[in-house]
This record gives sequence, structure tokens and C-alpha cells, in this order.
Amino acid sequence: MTEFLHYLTLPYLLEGIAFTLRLTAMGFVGGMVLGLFLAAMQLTRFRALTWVARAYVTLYRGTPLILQLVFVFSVLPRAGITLSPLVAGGLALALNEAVFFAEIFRSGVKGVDPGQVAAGRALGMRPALLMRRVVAPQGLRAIVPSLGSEGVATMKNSALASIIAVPELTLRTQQLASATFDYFEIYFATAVMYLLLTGALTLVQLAVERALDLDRPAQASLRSWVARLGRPAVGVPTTVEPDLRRAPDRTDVGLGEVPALTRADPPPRSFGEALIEAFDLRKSYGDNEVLRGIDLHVRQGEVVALLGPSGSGKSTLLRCINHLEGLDGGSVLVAGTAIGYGERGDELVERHVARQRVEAGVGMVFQQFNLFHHLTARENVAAPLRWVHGWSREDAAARADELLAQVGMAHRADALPRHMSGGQQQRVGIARALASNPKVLLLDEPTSALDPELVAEVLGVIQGLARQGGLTMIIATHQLRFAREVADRVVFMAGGVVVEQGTAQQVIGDPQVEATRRFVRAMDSAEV
Ligand SMILES: Nc1ncnc2c1ncn2[C@@H]1O[C@H](COP(=O)(O)OP(=O)(O)OP(=O)(O)O)[C@@H](O)[C@H]1O
Repeated sequence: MTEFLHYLTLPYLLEGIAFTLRLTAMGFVGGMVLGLFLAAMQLTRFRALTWVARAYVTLYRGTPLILQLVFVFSVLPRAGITLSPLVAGGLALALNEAVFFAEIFRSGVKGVDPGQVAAGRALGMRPALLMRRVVAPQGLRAIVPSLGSEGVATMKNSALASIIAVPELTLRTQQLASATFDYFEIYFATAVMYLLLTGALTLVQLAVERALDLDRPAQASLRSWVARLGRPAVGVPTTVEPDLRRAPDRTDVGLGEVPALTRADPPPRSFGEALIEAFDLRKSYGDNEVLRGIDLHVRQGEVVALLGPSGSGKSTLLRCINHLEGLDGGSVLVAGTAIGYGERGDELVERHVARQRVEAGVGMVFQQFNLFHHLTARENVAAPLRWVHGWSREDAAARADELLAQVGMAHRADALPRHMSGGQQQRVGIARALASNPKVLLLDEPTSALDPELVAEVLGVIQGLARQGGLTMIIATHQLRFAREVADRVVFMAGGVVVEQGTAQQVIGDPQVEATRRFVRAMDSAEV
């Protein structure tokens, strides 16, 4: 025991630890930086860069580190580059670790729900902004445990640098053991030292995980403290109608109950210029021709319900309007702009398309809500205003509070999406889409992912918006009763074309086409 304690505190070995730490730091930091580049190269759309990165990954993952160490240490001097053993060891370790870090980063990015990216694009976020504000924060949380493991692996791998005479812990252990023959005590002491070092790394990993944990109460209070800074001292004045501000909460709505969506004496509505014009719109996924020549014209202030059987292309049509999907033929104009295309009809890169989306003023509400998972309800609404539209923190927070009040979500402003019901998330999604005052709101089956008892609260909010007037809306929905009540016009799609359109009374009340009749019969019986 005395021998063991002697070696455990022996300065010769402790100095070896200093070399081990320096090697580990070089391998970890260098590996992360190079790994980031390799991951970015593999994720880019430039194929040549992707193949270079893949070749590197294959080469370094497929050869032993010990050979790579010898290569860097002994081959580089032949090219006139002479490095000290420590630098050569650190470099070789970084070059090797980069491959594993690259794969970790890539899996972090690929693991982010594509709906998050779609939401960011629809909000007008440029790719770099989307990566920095949405993908990276979410991906990072997922990869911290893997990064921690890779840190530990880097430290253990640093022992191989003994082969090129870096005087790190393992080399010194071997030298000491050969000189004293106290193999057991020395190797046992070294094992304990490695355990202490890797244990410390594990503690760092756990601390980072804890700091990034969105559910941590301390962080919640920090969030609300920051949020309070941006809130006005008195209530934000709102100009909304009282019934909209009191949109029914889950607790207000009975199970399966849909509030009476009556519009007594609907005021005569007049519409402005054509805001959305689709001409012979075509879109295929492989051999699946989803849109087969859609013509659709929606005027300013008009509320259009898009009906049709599942798979008829409603969502695809909405996604084509703001160029979340590229077109295969035809064109779509939003306020005169063909989003996604330049003046000469050339296809634009995403960062220019993002600007077009902002200028055209298209808001979008998704079937799966797609709220940013790592942001509170208030931040989901406020942050895009700051990032995309350049609002100040105070103004954005005030606008978010105003809209959350409108959709009956003021009391959940500091909640994360995962702590909200589906109906609540969708109401926040509507608030987020409305925040920048869009000219047109596209709602992609806003209630179809909700439990029946939550449908009414979301429909209530949309109905309130329709009643307010002024906002152009296209709502893909299966809810006939809702379509009857809110839609100025019903467009029925089947097989990728518009088969019938007119007032709700005409299309739902007296369908002329067999496909519409079948759909109305099926939906009517489902709604009873
Ligand atoms: N990204 C995609 N890749 C391949 N096929 C797709 C993609 N998106 C949609 N499709 C296909 O396009 C067709 C139309 O889908 P879409 O979601 O537009 O229909 P929908 O009318 O909105 O249906 P639902 O009412 O069920 O949502 C379907 O056959 C679907 O499988």
C-alpha cells in the first residue's frame, strides 16, 4: 500500500500526467475543429467536398492510430517538416479524432427534426441563421454524451503517443516499471490516475449536460428573469376582439366538444387584388405525380378552405406556394413574386429565397406544430422577429406577449413546447406565424395531429382570425363544419387537380362531382 501511494504521488508520474493532458487537449480541440469542417463538408451540397471528406473519414477510420502516429512523426520530416514528439503526437491524435467528431456532429445535425428546419425556412431564416439558432442548439444537446465519451477516448488514445517517445503517463510508467520491477504497484497507481482523469472528464460532461438541460428548474427561472427584462411593466394594450383573446383553453372545452361555430348574419365581405396565383402548377416525387396542373387564385382578405382526400396534394400545394418545395412545372406568384425564382426565372439559392419569403409576407402553420423545441412559447414568437426582422428584444417580447394573449396562451408564455398540450402548441404556432404581420397565412391541416378534445380550441382561434378579416388564409383541412363556417371559398382537390370550387354551400352542400360527394359523405359521417 505504501509503495502504491508512493507511486501515486511520484512527481515523475505526475509530470507524465501533464503531458497526457496536453496531448488530450490538442487531440480534443484540434479534433473538434477539424471534425466541424469535415462534418460541414459532408453536409454541403457540393459533391466534390463531400467526397473529399468521405475519403478522409474512410482513410483515418480504417487505419490504426499507432500507424498514424508513426507516419506523422517519421514521414513529415522527409518533407522538411520536423515536429517535436509532443506536437506530432497531438497532431496525429487530432487528425484521428476529427473523423469521430465529424460523425458525431453529423449525427447531431441529421437528428434534428426536419420539421424544425421547415419552420425556420417558412419564417424566413437563412440557412446559416437556421443552423446557428435552431439546428446547432438542438443538435448540441443530443451529442454532449457522445462528445464526453470521445473526450475520454482521446485521453486513453493519448497513451499510444508513447510509441513516438512523448513522455506522457504511459511511457513514464513503462520506464519506471522496467527500472524498479514494481510492476503491480506502478501500473495500479497509473490506472488510478487515468481513472481520476477520465472521471473528471465525465464530471465535466455531466455538468455541461446539466447546464444545457431545458427542464432544469434553475434555468427556467433564469429564462423567465431574462424574459421579464424584455416585458413592459404594464399590460400590453391589445386591439383584438374579446372573444379571440379568450380563445378556449383545454379546460374550457368539453371532451370531444366543438364549440358552435356559428356566424350569424355574416357581414358581406369584399376582397382585394389577387394575392396568390398558381398557374398549371406541377410537382412530382419520383414517379408519383402529386400536383398535376393546379390553377388557383386567391384574393387579398379571402379565406379559402382546401379540402380533399388524404394524399390529394393539399400539403404539397401549400409547401409549393412559399417554395418549401420546388416546382416541377407551372408557377406560383405571391403578391406578384415567384418565390424561389429570380427575375429571369432562374432558381435562387436558399438565402435569397429566405429574403423573398420575408418580403412576400407568407406565414405558415404546420400540422405537427413545429415549434422550436429549445425555446419557450414567448421565445418561439419573439426570437424570429429579432433574428429575421431585426426587432429589438423589448419590442419582440411585447409583440409575443400580445399575440400569446390573443390566442389564449399568455399563461404559458414561459413554457417549453414539450410541456404544452398539442392544442396549446398549435395556438403558439399560430401566434408565431402571425407575429410579423404576414399578408397570407397558410395553415396545413392545423388540427389533424390533435386529439379530438383539443381541436376546438385551435379552430376557435382560426375562426377568430377569419372573423377579424383582412388576413388572407388558405387552410388545408378535413373539418367540413369548420370549412362551412369560416371559408369564403372551398376548393376541393383530388388526384392532384382542383376538381370543384365555390362557396361552402355549393361545394359541401351540393357537390357536383362524385369524388367530392364521396368525400363529403365520409367526412359528414365522421363528424356526427
Ligand atoms: N417529401 C415527400 N417525398 C415523397 N413523397 C411525398 C413527399 N411529400 C408528400 N409526398 C407524397 O405526395 C402525396 C401527396 O401528399 P400530401 O401530403 O400533399 O397530401 P395531402 O392531401 O396533404 O394528404 P393528407 O390529407 O393526408 O395530409 C402523397 O402520396 C405523399 O406520399
